Amino acid sequence: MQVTILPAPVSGTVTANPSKSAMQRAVAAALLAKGKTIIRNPGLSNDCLAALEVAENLGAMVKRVDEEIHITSNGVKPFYDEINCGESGLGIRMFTPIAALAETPIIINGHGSLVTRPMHFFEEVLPQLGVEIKSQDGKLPLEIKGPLQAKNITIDGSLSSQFLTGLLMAFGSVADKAAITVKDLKSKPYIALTLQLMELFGVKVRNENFEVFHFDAPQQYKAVEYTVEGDWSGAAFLLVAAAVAGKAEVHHLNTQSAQSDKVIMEALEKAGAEILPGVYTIIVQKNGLKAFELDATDCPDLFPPLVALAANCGGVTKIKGVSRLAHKESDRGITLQQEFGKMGIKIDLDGDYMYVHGGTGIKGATVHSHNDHRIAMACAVAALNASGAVTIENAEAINKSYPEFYDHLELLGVAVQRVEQTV
Ligand SMILES: O=C(O)C1=C[C@@H](OP(=O)(O)O)[C@@H](O)[C@H](O)C1
Ligand SMILES: C=C(OP(=O)(O)O)C(=O)O
Repeated sequence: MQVTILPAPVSGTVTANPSKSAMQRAVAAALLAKGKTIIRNPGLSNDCLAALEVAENLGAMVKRVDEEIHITSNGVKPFYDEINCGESGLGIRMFTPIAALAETPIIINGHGSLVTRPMHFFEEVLPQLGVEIKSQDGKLPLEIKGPLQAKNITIDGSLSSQFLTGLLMAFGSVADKAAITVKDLKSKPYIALTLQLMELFGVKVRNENFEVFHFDAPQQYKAVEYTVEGDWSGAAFLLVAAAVAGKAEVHHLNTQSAQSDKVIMEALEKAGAEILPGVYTIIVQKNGLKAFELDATDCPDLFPPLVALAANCGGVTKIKGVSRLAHKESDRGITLQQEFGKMGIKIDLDGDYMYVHGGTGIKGATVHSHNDHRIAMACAVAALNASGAVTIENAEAINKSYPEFYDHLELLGVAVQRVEQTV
């Protein structure tokens, strides 16, 4: 699909989409629990749908009942010998150790951007836990054969926190007494979210400074009723849209959430946007914006909305953590540089830093998402202040995390023209 956004002021009220990070974790915990879990405000993005299908194939019964998802499970008991995690990095890295709890051999696959993302971590770690594993040179598909045994283990957390999320969730089911020691953990708040979710489902982990995670006694996941919180990662685009082009009120955002991407508030404040935070509602209004500095190492998904913000800020914005972007849905440092370059915004990449030269004027252009949802959304937000229309190719990439995104822009008064393309 091609989407064209016409420059426009924004104004209105939107309810944040459900967090895919929270939803996917809840689906995994529901699979590991015995009984019926009820998920309210469920996410239905492609990553969430993939998680639901994986849970089904690993033995859970998944039903959509009105606005809820009901997951009935008796633990991991695979129906099939293959699961497909779609394009979800979290999905594959979380469900692989969980699938390895079964004794039967399982093939783990995905598609699109996921087939090029690194999985060599599993080959280093899973054999130490009694799991046989084969990959294609550190990439998909993975062939595994458990059962995984929870043992004391030391892992490297520098590439992604998602592998640790998977190990923590799986250990929660089978650990008697064991500890996971992590070196150089990145994206720490995502682990806080994992631990929070596990505790809600009845499994406690003793966290020693995000360096050692202790399981002190056997525990069992319990089926619960759970409401998915609003997504700071998706809402960041709406809040930036308001800061650069008008005013918006976004509901269902918890400022006390464990989600890393609530750091967008700090960036907006530094840039000079007018902010009225409530407990579950954020109002942001346009103001004179200036360049800012931010360390986004632990909230890597914020780079795209931060760049859309920085493009509108007078001066050079400096953002740390760009080396964390190489293995996302696209190599995001480079794709942001290329696509914002087409709109006349210069971005320099230097080691772990990104420099965005803002306030120089955004030009109308045709850009490409690189099949990366956050690149499509960042370009759409940049379009609001462009000198002419911005056309986004492969704009349907947003479905990975935020299928409601263009509808939400329309709710804020933006004209969005959609053209379906046949290939
Ligand atoms: O656990 C999660 O829900 C996620 C963790 C982050 O990945 P890394 O840990 O690889 O930074 C983030 O980029 C991803 O979109 C979602
Ligand atoms: C990187 C992302 O997700 P994942 O790693 O789960 O595919 C993202 O949502 O931006």
